[in-house]
Amino acid sequence: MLVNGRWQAAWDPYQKADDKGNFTRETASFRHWITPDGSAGPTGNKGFKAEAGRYHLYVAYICPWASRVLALLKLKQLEHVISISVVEPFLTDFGWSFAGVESRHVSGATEDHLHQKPYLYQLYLLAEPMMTGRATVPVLWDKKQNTIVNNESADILAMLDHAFESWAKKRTNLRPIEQLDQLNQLNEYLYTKLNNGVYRAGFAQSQQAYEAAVEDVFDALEALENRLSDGRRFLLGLHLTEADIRLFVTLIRFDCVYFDLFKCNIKPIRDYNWLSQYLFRLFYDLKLGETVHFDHIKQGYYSVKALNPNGVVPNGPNADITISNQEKYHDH
Ligand SMILES: N[C@@H](CCC(=O)N[C@@H](CS)C(=O)NCC(=O)O)C(=O)O
Repeated sequence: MLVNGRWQAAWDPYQKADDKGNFTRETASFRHWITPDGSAGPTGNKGFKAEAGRYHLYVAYICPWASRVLALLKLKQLEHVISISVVEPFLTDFGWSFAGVESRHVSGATEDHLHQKPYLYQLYLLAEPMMTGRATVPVLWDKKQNTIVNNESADILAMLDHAFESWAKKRTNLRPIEQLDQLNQLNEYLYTKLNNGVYRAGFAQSQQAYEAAVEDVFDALEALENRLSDGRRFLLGLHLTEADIRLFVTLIRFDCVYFDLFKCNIKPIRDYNWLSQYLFRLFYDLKLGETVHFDHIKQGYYSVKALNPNGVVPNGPNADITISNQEKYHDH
């Protein structure tokens, strides 16, 4: 991580733990908003007007938080408006790196298209030379002011749902006003129990912390399976909302990494009937599968030394698990 503008070599790739061994995620540091007219959003400064071609997104395909932003761009068909650079899936001694810097390369990772920097943290320093904090993905970059707009995916999801409406080739309303309270509650629940729950299980530093986390994860999966068992297409009913994107990025990583590596091994998603159907619906019908790169996901997670010191990546389960199961999928 960065401390007063300097990269610390001895940094902890699994963020922090509290005194009971619970994994704790750090908060993001850039919180400006892109708005249709450039006025200020709920946090940060004004001056970030929605314009085609002005903004750039730095992502990692391994990362669920960055992937939810990619999912949103896909759903709204906004890929022609915001350009993208993709880091390699491995965290190096200098954090995230771009293609061509380290000896390992996974197809799909790119160079830094804007500044040709080798490491992501160097972009943070361009934006804030004395920065203290973690150099995380996603990063939403403004080419005009040459700075970071925002590095919190929850903010980026909310702002991109509305700011670029005139360019979106597909209209979606992922945060419907009439369901906003319900949606915010569900988002919070998904984050605590599942999106971050799997990380709390995987990076727990005590048996007690692990058991509490894994119980949360499987309570949530059972509750969601139950919710979907009335035949609804999406979590809040007939229409897709932001909550579906948030659930998707965790479900799609579950059987291929969280089950084994994060020790969330009570039951795989493929054994949940309704959740599997739901996952296929998002993966195929809504084409979110086009944002999923199993090779980045597997190679990236299994390269985390704290969890897998020798770096061996298991062959199974099939990376194309969703594809090989497609014949089971009948949408009603
Ligand atoms: N609050 C952030 C969290 C992002 C995050 O934790 N990203 C991870 C990758 S999945 C990261 O970049 N970790 C590097 C680090 O913590 O140094 C968001 O949701 O945007």
